[in-house]
Amino acid sequence: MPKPFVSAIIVAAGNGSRMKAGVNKQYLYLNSKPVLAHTLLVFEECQLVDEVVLVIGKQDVQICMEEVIRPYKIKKVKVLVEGGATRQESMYLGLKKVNKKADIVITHDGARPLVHSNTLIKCIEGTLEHKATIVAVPSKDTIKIVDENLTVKETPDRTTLWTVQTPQTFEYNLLMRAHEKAIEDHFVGTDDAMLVERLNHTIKIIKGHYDNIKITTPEDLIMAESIIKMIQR
Ligand SMILES: Nc1ccn([C@@H]2O[C@H](COP(=O)(O)OP(=O)(O)OP(=O)(O)O)[C@@H](O)[C@H]2O)c(=O)n1
Ligand SMILES: C[C@](O)(CO)[C@H](O)COP(=O)(O)O
Repeated sequence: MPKPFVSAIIVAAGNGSRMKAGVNKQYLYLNSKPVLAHTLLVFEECQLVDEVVLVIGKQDVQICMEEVIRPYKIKKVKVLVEGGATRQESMYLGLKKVNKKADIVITHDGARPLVHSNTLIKCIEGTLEHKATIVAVPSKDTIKIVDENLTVKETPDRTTLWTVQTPQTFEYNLLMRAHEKAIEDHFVGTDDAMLVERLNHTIKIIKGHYDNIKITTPEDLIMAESIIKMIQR
């Protein structure tokens, strides 16, 4: 079988409102390198990824070019796309711009800079077999379902609960269909898999790593710095 053409879509067009940094969190420095540079370098170095479609805020084109793409000699970013109002919309705008040859798309948050390169490989290989794979880790915490008054309603069996991350990897046609159906139904989800689930398609979990954290609030940057130090030791 010929090698599939793999397009990565990295979304980095959010407001980072929970970070309260005054600058998009993807351009904050983590171990002397912008968060987004860490993320892009993992994809740059993965031989199975053919191109990266990078979705960014309109106001961030200059900072992205000057602080990330040029200094870190990122070559795989073939298209820069202006993001939308939600993560889902940003992803769809990116999806529309992937290379026509794309067989598989691998979606990722720009704000997850510590993704492991072996995770990308496992996702891509898993998608050849299952058409849809997502990275997740077993929940370490007991999770409660609560009502609007913060009264506990139910405690689901923890062995069935997994915390979902990115990357998430799909056959191109499947993900495109899932996004189009979500638009048609005015459905907005918090990850791509939710849209594919609505097509009743099976999604296979790839067990990931707890340290693939999303930089969301200020303490995440401190945690990420510590994780990098631990890895380098
Ligand atoms: N309209 C949006 C919203 C989010 N994202 C991206 O989706 C990823 C996950 O989103 P999240 O961490 O929630 O980022 P923000 O939306 O920026 O954060 P917040 O909710 O705190 O504003 C991030 O890499 C973010 O840049 C995007 O490209 N476009
Ligand atoms: C897709 C995601 O990374 C899964 O954990 C996450 O849902 C995106 O972040 P958001 O904070 O919900 O936008």
